[in-house]
Amino acid sequence: MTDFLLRPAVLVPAVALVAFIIHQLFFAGPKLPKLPILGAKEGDWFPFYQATWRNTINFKAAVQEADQKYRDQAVLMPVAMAQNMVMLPRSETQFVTDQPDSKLDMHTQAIDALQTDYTTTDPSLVRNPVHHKLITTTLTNQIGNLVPDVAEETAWGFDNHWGSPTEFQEVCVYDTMRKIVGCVTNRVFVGKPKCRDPALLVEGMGYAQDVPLTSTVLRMVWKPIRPLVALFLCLPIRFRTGRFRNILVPEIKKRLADYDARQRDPEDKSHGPEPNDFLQWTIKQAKEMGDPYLWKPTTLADRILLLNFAAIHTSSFTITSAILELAASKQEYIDELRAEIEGVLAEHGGQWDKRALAKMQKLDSVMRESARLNSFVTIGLSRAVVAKEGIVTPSGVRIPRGVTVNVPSYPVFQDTAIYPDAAEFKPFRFAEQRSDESVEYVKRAAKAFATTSTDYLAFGHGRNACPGRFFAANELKLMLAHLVLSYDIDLGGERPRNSWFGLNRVPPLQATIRIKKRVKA
Ligand code: HEM
Repeated sequence: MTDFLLRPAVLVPAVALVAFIIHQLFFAGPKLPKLPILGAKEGDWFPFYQATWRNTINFKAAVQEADQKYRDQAVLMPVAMAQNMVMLPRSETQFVTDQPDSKLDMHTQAIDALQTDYTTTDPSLVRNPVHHKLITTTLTNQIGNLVPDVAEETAWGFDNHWGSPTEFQEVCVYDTMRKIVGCVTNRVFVGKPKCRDPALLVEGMGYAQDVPLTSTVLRMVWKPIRPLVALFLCLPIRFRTGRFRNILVPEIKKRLADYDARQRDPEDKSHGPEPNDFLQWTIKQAKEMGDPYLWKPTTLADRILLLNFAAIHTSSFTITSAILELAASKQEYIDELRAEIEGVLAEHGGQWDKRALAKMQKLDSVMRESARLNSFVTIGLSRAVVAKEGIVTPSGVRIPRGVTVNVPSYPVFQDTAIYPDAAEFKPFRFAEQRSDESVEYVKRAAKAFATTSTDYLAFGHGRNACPGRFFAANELKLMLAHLVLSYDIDLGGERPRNSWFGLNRVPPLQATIRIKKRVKA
């Protein structure tokens, strides 16, 4: 008998089981508040675990049930990737936004959700994200100056990936858009010609794909053995980061040498004009902060990789959805949009600039409406409770430290009381609201694509709302405008449905449309 028990095939699982039970009893996560369990059913033997399973396999139903059945109440919302999640009612969205970082912290939650201690080669860059400051300041302030670069890269990207077919031909929207978004965005991050380097784009896009996938799997791995599993699971990310560094480091070394030379002799113009892109701003920031670690070429390359992660998928999903919506909608809408873009461009001497883009309210409305209908944000404002004593919500629920709170987003976007005919794509919904002069100006202006509110969480809301949203909004509007002016598009059938991946919604990645180079009248 003893021999049998000591056999590795019996002993190893037995030890693992005992360790698991001890862990669950004594070391497993925070103690959850006593709240209804979303997804649990009467008669369940293990309501928490059965609910976890149901919520994980049908997260859409879970989000809807949370909002409908528990409209004014907080609930536990266990899913396989996150078992310590509490869904607050939508009436508490503003409460979440208003809490200081010392109580509810976005970064602690993001570090856990993306498992960045494993999925990044240098986790300190996520824990000390000095580049965020540059997004909210320099990048946002430079949008106007960057418009010509973005317009040029957009035209190059479409010429390359959509070409100039004289007859209708099929293109895969997501696959081409992520490539165009990749080069347009990297034009602003690292400049020309690096932004067109296919290898840089492959690694940047690949990283943006690997991190959510790997972190989703890692979060399902039992915590005590996670570091070990991560060693193997994150190997592809390590190799990818290495390849990305190899591509960018020579350029970074040259930039650093030029920067130092310019500092030594500002009159020496032999190094050409200083580039105006994110890499250069990061170098300047690092030098000004005086910490040599910050200007190590690999540190700088890793920051650009992190930016690719934040920008590429989000922007590619958003523009893919907008194109599919437009292609599926009435031709009159496309004609009306074209007329606006052509009219405003003519007023601006045919040149793209920030003011011209700001005037195109129908274009802005198309993007906002498409993001409302298709946003990947299904639950918003995910924040970890970090206050030692926990927090008490307005409805009186005490939530302990270590728990993650969220609020509904998808059900709000679909709510006909807030968005009449919410299931319908009404491209000019927000443009009409903005032109209603009976409404005060501030309220009308709040209907712009990049403006967030408790009813519009596509970019989050409050202090931690997406810092790149003003840049992204301008970039994507320019891309859509270029497309509408340069191509005829046709869906040739029903718009394929979005799908749910983990906690997010994604557009149909294989969907194709028919395109033809437009012959201008
Ligand atoms: C259409 C494109 C984009 C969408 C829909 C989007 C959406 C979001 C959302 C929902 C969040 C979380 C906000 C919250 O929880 O309150 C976020 C955070 C963030 N986004 Fe974006 N984003 C986009 C483009 C970009 C771009 C282009 C950049 C960089 C230039 C960027 C950089 C970031 C960063 C750094 C954060 C984390 C902010 C923080 O930690 O405080 N995003 N984004």
